[in-house]
Amino acid sequence: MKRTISTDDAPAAVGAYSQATTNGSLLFTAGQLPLTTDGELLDDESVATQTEQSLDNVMAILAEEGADASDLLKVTIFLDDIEDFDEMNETYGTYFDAEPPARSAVEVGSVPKGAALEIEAIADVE
Ligand SMILES: C=C(N)C(=O)O
Repeated sequence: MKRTISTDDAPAAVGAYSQATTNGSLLFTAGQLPLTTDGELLDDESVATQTEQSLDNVMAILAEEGADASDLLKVTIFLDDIEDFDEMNETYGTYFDAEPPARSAVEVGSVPKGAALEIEAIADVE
């Protein structure tokens, strides 16, 4: 049965969506913008900082279900500009040791609220 996940440790949704949903062992996060828990968008910060904030939001949602980075199955990164790939990739790599999740990283033209990127993930939380 579907359940929605909600935590104060990740930013509130900026639209009609849940921070995450789960059904059995699979958890699906919404795309995480580089928003702080106070709702501040870090769009003027570096791509590295925006990557950290979006990933920290993903991790906070996982933590709500007692999960962590090792439980991630797939991550999708939507970039405003593919030229930001290397900077994002370097920061992203610091979050994972061995056996990182599958990942796709694509340029999408633009990301909501003028952010440099948005990150969504699927995890096994059983
Ligand atoms: C930011 C989003 N995840 C959205 O608008 O769907």
